[in-house]
Amino acid sequence: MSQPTGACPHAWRHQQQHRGRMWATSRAFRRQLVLLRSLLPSPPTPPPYSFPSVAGRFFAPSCSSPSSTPSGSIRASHAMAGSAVYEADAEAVVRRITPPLDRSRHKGQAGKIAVIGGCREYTGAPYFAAISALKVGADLSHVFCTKDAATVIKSYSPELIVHPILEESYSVRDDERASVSSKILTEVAKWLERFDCIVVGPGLGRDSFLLDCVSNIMKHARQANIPTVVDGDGLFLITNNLGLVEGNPFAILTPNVYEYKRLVQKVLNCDVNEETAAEQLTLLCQKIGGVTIMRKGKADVISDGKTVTQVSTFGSPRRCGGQGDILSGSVAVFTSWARHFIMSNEEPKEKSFVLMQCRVNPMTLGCIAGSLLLRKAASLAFEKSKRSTVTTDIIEFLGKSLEDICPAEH
Ligand SMILES: NC(=O)C1=CN([C@@H]2O[C@H](COP(=O)(O)OP(=O)(O)OC[C@H]3O[C@@H](n4cnc5c(N)ncnc54)[C@H](O)[C@@H]3O)[C@@H](O)[C@H]2O)[C@@H](O)CC1
Ligand SMILES: Nc1ncnc2c1ncn2[C@@H]1O[C@H](COP(=O)(O)OP(=O)(O)OP(=O)(O)O)[C@@H](O)[C@H]1O
Ligand SMILES: [Mg+2]
Repeated sequence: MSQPTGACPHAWRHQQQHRGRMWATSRAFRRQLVLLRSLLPSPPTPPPYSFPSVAGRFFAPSCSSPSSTPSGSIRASHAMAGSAVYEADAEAVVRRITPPLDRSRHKGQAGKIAVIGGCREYTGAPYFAAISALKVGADLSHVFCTKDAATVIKSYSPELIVHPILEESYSVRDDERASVSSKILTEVAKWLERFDCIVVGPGLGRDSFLLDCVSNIMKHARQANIPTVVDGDGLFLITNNLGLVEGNPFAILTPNVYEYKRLVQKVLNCDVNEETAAEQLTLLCQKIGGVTIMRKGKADVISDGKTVTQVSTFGSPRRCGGQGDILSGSVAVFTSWARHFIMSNEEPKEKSFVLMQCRVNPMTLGCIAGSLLLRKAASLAFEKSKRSTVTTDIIEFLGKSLEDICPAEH
């Protein structure tokens, strides 16, 4: 195609890319995509993912359907801003990784999640994340928060196990800090290795002493290879201390628009560039050292530094606070399910290879599934409550959304 004359070549390219993005997100494009999918025998580009064969006891795909073939889970949809972005077949991912409700299973096997967050200011965020984990299907959901927040969070729900063990500066004398800090770590460490995934940050606050204690908890979780979703104030913490997640393949960062901007500025030393969005996200993951990042927004765009996938199913036009918290709790559950799914289907000697070399890692699968479920629940909640839709309404629809995709059946 020839280039128009008289204009700056870059301006022309940007205009084309802008049009491309508008087109890629339009209804007409999606309709054509569905049509193309039904016509094409296989995706135009081989999907960068393959599931291992199913031999797992607890994580066999009870809910698989014809559309959930291993190779059909992620498909090239369009090129965004110069780098290939794959639109995830998120429903197929959810079906594949959601464990069956097997009668022989015991408490804990569907997931034990912990949220580290909750302080004087914020009690809603850790509650939203932790209760969402339960509503998606985890068996146990813990919250580690400050003493002030604990009673409040307990009063929201008797389902949550709440540990009032974090401290803020105002409640600790200077000469007590070292001993209090080590007591907190000892207390959390007793529990940590039981968890399949932890979420650090919803409603954590930004108190320096508290953040120091949480840094120690993160280091401990990392040594134990526990997948860690970093959200909210957890992102504030790691943006100022990248060493906490650098080189950790089990770290999942879920920044919103502002958190992403701060991360890009800190790590790449530049501003967010929408023209090269996918490349920038990939580079960001690589610079931090192989973490998985889900950039939240109109589409949730996910990268592990190798592939870029997105979920753009429409959710709701309401942007009430707390939806990111639902997402972090959901991602934690799906990540632990994806990890078990992959691990239970391989020979023990190959487990680490499969986990680390799988071209779309379990963390990415967890992000894809969590994003879809939140969006579906938000859509159903909005249908019912319209402008008055709040986060609690969305949480109430998590169960139905999962049921619609993956029925519990028996
Ligand atoms: N009910 C609750 O308890 C809730 C607590 N939350 C917690 O609140 C804490 C703070 O999270 P926030 O997402 O509010 O984070 P920030 O404190 O970074 O942002 C606060 C708000 O300021 C604005 N802002 C921030 N940076 C900006 C910029 N560069 N340009 C323009 N506007 C900007 C945005 O509107 C943003 O939502 C986190 O711990 C989070 O988990 C939220 O999850 C919402 C719900
Ligand atoms: N412009 C948008 N259009 C459609 N969906 C969006 C848009 N922005 C965000 N979302 C959806 O809302 C979810 C939460 O994203 P959001 O940016 O609100 O997170 P957050 O600011 O961290 O939320 P929280 O208030 O819980 O901290 C995302 O997963 C995304 O699916
Ligand atoms: Mg948030």
